[in-house]
Amino acid sequence: MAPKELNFITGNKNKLAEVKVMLGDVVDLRSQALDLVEIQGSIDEISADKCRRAAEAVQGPVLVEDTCLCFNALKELPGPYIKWFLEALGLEGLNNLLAGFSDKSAQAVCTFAYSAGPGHEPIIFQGRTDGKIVPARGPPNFGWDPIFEYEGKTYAEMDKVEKNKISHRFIAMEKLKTWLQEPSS
Ligand SMILES: O=c1nc[nH]c2c1ncn2[C@H]1C[C@H](O)[C@@H](COP(=O)(O)OP(=O)(O)OP(=O)(O)O)O1
Ligand SMILES: [Mg+2]
Repeated sequence: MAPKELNFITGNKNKLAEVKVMLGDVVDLRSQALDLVEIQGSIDEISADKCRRAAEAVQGPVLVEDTCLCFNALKELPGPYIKWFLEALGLEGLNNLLAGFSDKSAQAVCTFAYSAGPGHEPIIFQGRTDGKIVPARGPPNFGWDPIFEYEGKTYAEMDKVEKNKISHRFIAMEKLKTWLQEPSS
């Protein structure tokens, strides 16, 4: 059954801010900042494992989110490892990874995972936005926003309202909200 309250476990303030706005008053949102261990594997495996670890850590129900940036020319890498690639290479370095390819297309993927608590299998909600990787444009406020272009504008060039209408996180959030609002049986 869908919960009335969510405890969103994330170490990322920008994610938390976007999720707060998108959820509105659908449920009460609490949050704890924990830096969870993230395994290697498929996107769904990583998100489910992160969710189980979060539920163990807080001994209760949890929501987690994992974001991937998948370059099509690189067979979807860096994907779930984008955080470490961004930290090591920066925005310019991420562009340079695609220097030898004419295909600059990429997908931003957001995966929410909810668990009712330790021992409860996580439920997954995923959203994808197609875009392309471009030299940085717009304020560098949030991760790789300046290099991900969607229909002529980078995420960083959009205001929050605009980004939140088309983003990978918005699409995943619509699925999560539908589930949260299903009448309980
Ligand atoms: O909409 C976004 N626009 C631009 N950049 C973004 C976005 N969403 C996540 N990001 C960055 C943050 C991190 O460098 C990587 C995802 O890694 P990811 O493990 O999901 O995030 P995180 O470690 O910062 O927070 P958490 O504690 O929830 O795992 O992409
Ligand atoms: Mg993380």
